[in-house]
Amino acid sequence: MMNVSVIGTGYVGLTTGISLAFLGHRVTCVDIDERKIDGLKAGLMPIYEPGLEDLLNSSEERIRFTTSYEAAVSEAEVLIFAVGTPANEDGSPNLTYLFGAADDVISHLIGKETPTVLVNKSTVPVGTADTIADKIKAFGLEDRVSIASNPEFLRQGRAVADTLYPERVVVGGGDAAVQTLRRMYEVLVEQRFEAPSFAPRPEGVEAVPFMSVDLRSAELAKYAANAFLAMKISFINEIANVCDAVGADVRRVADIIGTDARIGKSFLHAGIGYGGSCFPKDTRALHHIADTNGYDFKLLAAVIEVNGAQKFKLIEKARESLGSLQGKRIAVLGLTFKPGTDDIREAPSLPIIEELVREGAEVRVHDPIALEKSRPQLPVGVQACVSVQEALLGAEAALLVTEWPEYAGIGAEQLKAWMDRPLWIDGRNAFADQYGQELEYRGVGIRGGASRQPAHVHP
Ligand SMILES: NC(=O)C1=CN([C@@H]2O[C@H](COP(=O)(O)OP(=O)(O)OC[C@H]3O[C@@H](n4cnc5c(N)ncnc54)[C@H](O)[C@@H]3O)[C@@H](O)[C@H]2O)C=CC1
Ligand SMILES: O=C(O)[C@H]1O[C@H](OP(=O)(O)OP(=O)(O)OC[C@H]2O[C@@H](n3ccc(=O)[nH]c3=O)[C@H](O)[C@@H]2O)[C@H](O)[C@@H](O)[C@@H]1O
Repeated sequence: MMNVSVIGTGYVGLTTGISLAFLGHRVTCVDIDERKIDGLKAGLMPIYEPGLEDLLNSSEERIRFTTSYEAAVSEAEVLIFAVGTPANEDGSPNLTYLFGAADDVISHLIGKETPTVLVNKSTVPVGTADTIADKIKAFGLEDRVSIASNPEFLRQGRAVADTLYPERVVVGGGDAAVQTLRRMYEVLVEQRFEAPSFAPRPEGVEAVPFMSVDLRSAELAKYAANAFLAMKISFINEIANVCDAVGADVRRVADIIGTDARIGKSFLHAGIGYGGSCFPKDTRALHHIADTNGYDFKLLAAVIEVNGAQKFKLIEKARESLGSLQGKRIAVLGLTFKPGTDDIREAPSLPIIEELVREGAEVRVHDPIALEKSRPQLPVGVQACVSVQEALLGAEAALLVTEWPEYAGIGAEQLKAWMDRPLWIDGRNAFADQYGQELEYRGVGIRGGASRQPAHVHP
């Protein structure tokens, strides 16, 4: 058991803190947002993350929430930064929160006798840990305080499982810091804990690779991972656009190329592109980092450009079917950047809605989780509907932006009864099996109606 503090209780910090408490550590979670901390003290989760509340309930006696740095710093052997690093106008990451937190922590470390490892989990430009090391040195604390980088690879909506069963734990830093973190992660790395019923251990997971590298490689690896995944998505979206042009089916193409283990099946789901708080910001950040270091990362620029345009394919398809959108009632289904989360940061829904409004459409939107949260960001005149029926009633097209499973359950007959024209434009190619034959269905890279034919594998 170790004393660990986590600075920042967002998606990453809260999941990390609760998971470390679940694994047996005594954890202090700090945030400057008093409302968040008051809520957490009262048992209210500030984010929607399946299983996280259950995990907290299994670890409650080992975790506390506070706004006090004093409490967080004094006893902690490991102090993890997990504050936001949003993009600046020019694409560079804004490090104000991180450096603000580091300065506060370091000021509280003066006079502390026992060693402390500061760990950065936020996604940051290469060299950020070195800057924090310089701050530590400036206060003469380098004998007792060290810095490590521990990039995070969890996905929102699957944060608990990704944290308990990660594909690797990456630590950058000197030997002593790496050893301390190996100890902190021991139970996780060796998978020596009883898997909770709400997050069962995936088959075959017996141990987690613990990879230690130098600070800079750890920092860059995080951006490289996200940029590669974003590249796969933009690549398959380009193939989808070619499929539309030549009359092929991108799902079948993805099935076929995905069986090549060198390519892999995942992240080949074509549609309207990636959103969220990370891929858009991290691809721009890596491009900016390369640029400011004198390297023109052309491939990444193309990945970003393709993704920027892809969301508007949905509107092109609506125009192809309906002609002018002026005065047409259109339902937009799903506002979050993907299902299973309440996060609308950089979600394709918002630019799509803005464009529909600009073209004069009468827009009604629905989301099962994020409707209230989205209201302030919706353009004037857009109707936010609490029921999916209200959104679809009298609509001439439904634009599927987020593939919430509940939309599959509506049923073709119901859709035909509710909508003026049962035109289903599927931005995620998610409901071809349910609606491909029954409705006027259009996917991305699925020319015309969707075929029911998966690739047939002959024995
Ligand atoms: N959201 C995700 O799925 C993933 C995020 N990351 C990275 O992790 C970092 C955190 O991301 P999220 O958890 O999504 O951010 P978030 O925006 O959900 O949470 C950040 C939290 O930090 C708090 N905070 C800001 N300044 C603070 C300070 N000085 N002291 C204490 N608390 C402070 C904020 O009040 C907020 O609660 C980012 O760098 C992100 O790129 C990495 C992997 C996955
Ligand atoms: O750095 C981060 O914050 C995280 O970013 C992503 O996680 P996340 O943004 O939660 O969501 P993903 O499931 O990766 O999806 C991102 C976007 O890509 C889209 N996507 C994903 C896969 C695909 O095949 N096609 C596709 O369009 C999704 O709809 C979504 O909009 C990464 O998957 C995580 O490993 C990483 O830690």
